[in-house]
Amino acid sequence: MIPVAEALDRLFALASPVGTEEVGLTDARGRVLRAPVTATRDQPPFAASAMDGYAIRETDCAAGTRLAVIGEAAAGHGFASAVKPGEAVRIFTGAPVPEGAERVVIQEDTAREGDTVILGHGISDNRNIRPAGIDFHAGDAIAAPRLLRPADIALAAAMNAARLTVARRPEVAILATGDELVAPGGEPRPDQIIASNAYGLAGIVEAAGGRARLLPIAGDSMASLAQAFDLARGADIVLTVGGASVGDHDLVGAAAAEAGMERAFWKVAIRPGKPLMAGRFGQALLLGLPGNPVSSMVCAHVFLVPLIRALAGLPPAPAPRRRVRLAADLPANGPREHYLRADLGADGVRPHPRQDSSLLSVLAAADALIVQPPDDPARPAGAEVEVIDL
Ligand SMILES: Nc1nc2c(c(=O)[nH]1)N[C@H]1C(S)=C(S)[C@@H](COP(=O)(O)OP(=O)(O)OC[C@H]3O[C@@H](n4cnc5c(N)ncnc54)[C@H](O)[C@@H]3O)O[C@H]1N2
Ligand code: MOO
Repeated sequence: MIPVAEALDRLFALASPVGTEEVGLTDARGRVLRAPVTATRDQPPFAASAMDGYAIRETDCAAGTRLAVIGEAAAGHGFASAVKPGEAVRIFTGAPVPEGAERVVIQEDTAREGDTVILGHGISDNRNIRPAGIDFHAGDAIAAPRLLRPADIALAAAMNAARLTVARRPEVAILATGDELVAPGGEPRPDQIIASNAYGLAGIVEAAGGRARLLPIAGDSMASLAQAFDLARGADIVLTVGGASVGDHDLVGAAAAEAGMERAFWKVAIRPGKPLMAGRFGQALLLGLPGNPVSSMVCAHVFLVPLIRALAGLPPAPAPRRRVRLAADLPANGPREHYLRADLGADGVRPHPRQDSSLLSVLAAADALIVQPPDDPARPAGAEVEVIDL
């Protein structure tokens, strides 16, 4: 058994970034930007009014001053000439501030009489003008690589980029194995169960920015597994589920080796998920998850998501953790790093009383995984622990 951090490092060592493609802005969310986006103009491109009011010269700014309103500036419709002493231009938020004007007095601080505006008392010190380039200047860039969030996409759009160079979505071929498995909606024999893992894993893959490809369920035989590995060709990651342990019918390691996998590791000090394996598999990577449903999903959060992100070109990094107070006592841990299914509440994080790795109902109800280091002593309610949000 190797520690979780070492297993992750060995995985990252196998990962090299996939190629890129261009996408439109509406397809860019959650993708990894791979080429910088550079602004082609300042934003705003002109000094812009921040308020609705009157654009005036600074020397005219005194209570009771009467100014001639000589025209109007609206967003998208600038005022063509200058504001001179004794003059004002009616102006609206987002409009270019006319030449000569040094301040916008908000309309609430004025009175209007025909073509004259009268400045009131208590005009604020705020000039209400956004200088050109206050947001960004031509030549400013969004650096790559970067996981694109909605605000990044809006920023790229503001920079006048219509298409972005992003990582191709890493393809993950998901291979569930086991003679006991029948696809959902099928007709299982009394000694069979419904295959669930691949569907949860596909959701994790897609949410992480990958593309999931579900392969047909493979039986517990070398021939069936060989055939399945054949079908996995072309994927960036071959993700097997089940058959990873030491039983007579756990053949994934042997079948993968026969199909050309060079093993990087097998067995990690993690609970759940101990029989995890990984290796190079031709042009692809193979990640072999244990079959217990919770083990497979926990290992996907801990290993697969960071791997997909690294393949997309982000700097290798483990799943983000944060510190939260315990709302209940946490028993001492054994020799494996424990990822406990837990509920988050106003009083902190509470480990679920049942932690068996077969309990999908518990995982589905959980908000977070508490990460308890190997051989950690018991922790009382109120102590801080690290969690991964689900
Ligand atoms: N003698 C030992 N036995 C086991 C050990 C060990 O160290 N020594 N480790 C245990 C641990 S820990 C785990 S985790 C499991 C994992 O074993 P496998 O990866 O070989 O998984 P399977 O035996 O194929 O399946 C385990 C369990 O999960 C069900 N399963 C499998 N695939 C799916 C699926 N796609 N959807 C839903 N459920 C699935 C399967 O029916 C089994 O019940 O090994 C322990 N044993
Ligand atoms: O590590 Mo296994 O995943 O305990 O159930």
